[in-house]
Amino acid sequence: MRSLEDELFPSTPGKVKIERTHTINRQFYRCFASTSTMFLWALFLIALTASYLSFQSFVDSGSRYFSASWGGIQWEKQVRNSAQISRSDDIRNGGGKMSVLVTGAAGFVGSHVSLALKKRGDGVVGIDNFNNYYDPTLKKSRKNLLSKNGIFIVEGDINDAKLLAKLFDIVAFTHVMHLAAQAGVRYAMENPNSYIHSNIAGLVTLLETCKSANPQPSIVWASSSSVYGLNEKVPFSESDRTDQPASLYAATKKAGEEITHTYNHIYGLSITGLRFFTVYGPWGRPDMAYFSFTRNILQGKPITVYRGKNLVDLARDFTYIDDIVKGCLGSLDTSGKSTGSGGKKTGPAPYRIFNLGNTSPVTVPTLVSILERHLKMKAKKNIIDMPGNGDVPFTHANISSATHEFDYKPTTDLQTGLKKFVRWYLSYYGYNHGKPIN
Ligand SMILES: O=C(O)[C@H]1O[C@H](OP(=O)(O)OP(=O)(O)OC[C@H]2O[C@@H](n3ccc(=O)[nH]c3=O)[C@H](O)[C@@H]2O)[C@H](O)[C@@H](O)[C@H]1O
Repeated sequence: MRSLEDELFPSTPGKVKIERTHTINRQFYRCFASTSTMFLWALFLIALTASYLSFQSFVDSGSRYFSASWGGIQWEKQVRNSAQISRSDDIRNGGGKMSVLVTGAAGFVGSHVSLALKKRGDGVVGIDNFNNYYDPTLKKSRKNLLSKNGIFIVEGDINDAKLLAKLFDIVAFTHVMHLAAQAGVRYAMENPNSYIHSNIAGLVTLLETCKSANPQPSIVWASSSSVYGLNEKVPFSESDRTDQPASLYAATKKAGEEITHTYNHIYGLSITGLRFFTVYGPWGRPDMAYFSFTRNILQGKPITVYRGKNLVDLARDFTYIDDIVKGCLGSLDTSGKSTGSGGKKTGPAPYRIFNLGNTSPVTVPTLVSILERHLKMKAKKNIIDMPGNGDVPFTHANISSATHEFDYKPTTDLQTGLKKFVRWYLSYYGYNHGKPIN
């Protein structure tokens, strides 16, 4: 009988005696030395490496976007409890009560809107991917605050279609407040794809879920004042041109307006887009000028103040968070119903766009001097020409549409709003901006 050794290394006639005297090691050496066997081994190793690398990249991209775990009886219970409506006196929206899915609920605007909805008795479930565009500790703190108020935030990405479908399986959301986005005008030059991922792909995934939901929810979402781009006509009205974006951020928000229009047109989704004007306030975004200026002034570090063409100061229609929250709730309350069923439109549904601004632009140097007054410290200013990185020279909102539609009236000026912000900042970070102190 032929041994395994024979099967693997068949002897050549005439060489039998010599070969049989070799040790096993020697025979292995011969095997590897043979060109064709080496080729096969090389192929095998390449295939092994390639499959390992593709598995790693799958795990990486999966964990980057869908890192959080979700599901299970306990998790579903938390979602259901959070969506519970606790008020009974509702006469808005045709007498309907709201259970709202808030995307980006651990974000600045998302956390404030979620709390306001919960406070008046609406059901709220949040979703947020807790990415590290800015310090995720701040997002976790906002999450804790919401949790203390009975709001559950699901950790997940709006690109995760299965997760969104699951949430709609558990709760028949009447409304979606879509605030998850890649924000920031200048960061778009550093990481353009994150804008496509969240503001385009994520938006479409969410709309696909909403159009298939039964009943379809009404959607209110965050567009941006940046869609007015290089417009020079002021104040900016919703009917003004928006085809000259100055940044990729602005371009993705403008694309969002077009994309939502098609979902309204084809599937009968009720859609309201809100063009927010430089929102600021407590629990704000550390990447924004008023926030980073405060941090630097307190730490004795210089701040960079951009200046426009011909030495003209840049100006923004800074809008206080409470006024934005009122605009969001007003939009939800007047959104009207979606008309689609089983993914098909049964009649026309509302499609609206509103500016939510303060209507009184303030220059950036004035912003700095207000902060100096509240902080009782002088800023070390480094004034430079505005780099060509997506910024626009000024913004100014005309809000007559929102005022007409849901009585939108901003009431907080920059002086008052920044005072509240500074008070919050000092209570949260203390004077040195180390770790949060609460
Ligand atoms: O309304 C919007 O749609 C956008 O508002 C916000 O963008 P902006 O209005 O650009 O706010 P922000 O960065 O605070 O800069 C304020 C001013 O400070 C100037 N600025 C900024 C940084 C700096 O270091 N120096 C400086 O002078 C700067 O040139 C500017 O003049 C949101 O971030 C954005 O996500 C989007 O929502």
